[in-house]
Amino acid sequence: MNVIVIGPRGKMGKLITQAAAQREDMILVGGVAPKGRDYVGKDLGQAAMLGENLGKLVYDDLEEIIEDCDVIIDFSTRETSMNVLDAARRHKKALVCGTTGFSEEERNKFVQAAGEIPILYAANTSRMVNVMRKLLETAVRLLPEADVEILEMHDQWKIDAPSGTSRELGEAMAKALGKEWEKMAVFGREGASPREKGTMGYHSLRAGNIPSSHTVFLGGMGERLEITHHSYNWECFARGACDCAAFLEGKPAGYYTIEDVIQL
Ligand SMILES: NC(=O)C1=CN([C@@H]2O[C@H](COP(=O)(O)OP(=O)(O)OC[C@H]3O[C@@H](n4cnc5c(N)ncnc54)[C@H](OP(=O)(O)O)[C@@H]3O)[C@@H](O)[C@H]2O)C=CC1
Ligand SMILES: O=C(O)C1=N[C@H](C(=O)O)C[C@H](O)C1
Repeated sequence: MNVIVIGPRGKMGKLITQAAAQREDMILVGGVAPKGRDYVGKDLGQAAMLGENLGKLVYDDLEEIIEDCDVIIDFSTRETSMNVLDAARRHKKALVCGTTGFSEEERNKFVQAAGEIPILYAANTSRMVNVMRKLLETAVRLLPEADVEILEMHDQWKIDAPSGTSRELGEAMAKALGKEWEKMAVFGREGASPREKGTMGYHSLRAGNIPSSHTVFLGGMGERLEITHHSYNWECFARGACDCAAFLEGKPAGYYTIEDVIQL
């Protein structure tokens, strides 16, 4: 597959470029950076700090290379991802988006575009996190009375909170309970007491260079169950992003999720 990476200097973009370069089923056709960056026009391998040339360049306009690709992998920012989505739609290209922090309206644009192109959206592309989701669905079904609280920890530079993963985990648990996530979610509990039964509390911690940690607490009387995932770096997400892109090869237009790729 011919692949374009958006934001190849980003934490995820670098690792996705590296992971795609190592795969035999992928050919990188270029990267796309914001205008004005000193690495625009440079070799993609140097831009992504791989320490080697890949023989492909970084552009500051997706339009320049989009026709050469089969799939775009985009882990960037909300605004950029909306523009990438528009371009993918206009050029009928497959898209993997892992950016988080979208509004409801923005999320809907991905669903609408899936009528025209293959789109895979995943707030978390780690296999283990997807196993965690399955465990949580089972746990809340077996413990419907437990108080659910979610703590997510990330690095100091993360711009959105709560994490996209914590939202997806919460939505999966709400669905398993037969409830609406929007009616359960409470963001922070400062000043609110006592705890309202049936709510799902969200807590975000930002510090240092923590790559990603999610703990779901199921609180009972005299006991609690904690299910946690820690990543030590972002490589698991980059590998998963490439698996998602490979999955889209030859797929018809439609909205796909990580559950289609990692069938559990
Ligand atoms: N789905 C998953 O499994 C995961 C999702 N994420 C999500 O991915 C997103 C990115 O995370 P992360 O890599 O840590 O963030 P970074 O800030 O490190 O990277 C964002 C990248 O986007 C680039 N960028 C910004 N504007 C544009 C533009 N107009 N055109 C092209 N590129 C642009 C930036 O370029 P420059 O470097 O030049 O500023 C930067 O390289 C976040 O939303 C995060 O939550 C993260 C990890 C895993
Ligand atoms: O920004 C990150 O780092 C991550 N973002 C994703 C999220 O918001 O859930 C996935 C993972 O937690 C890493």
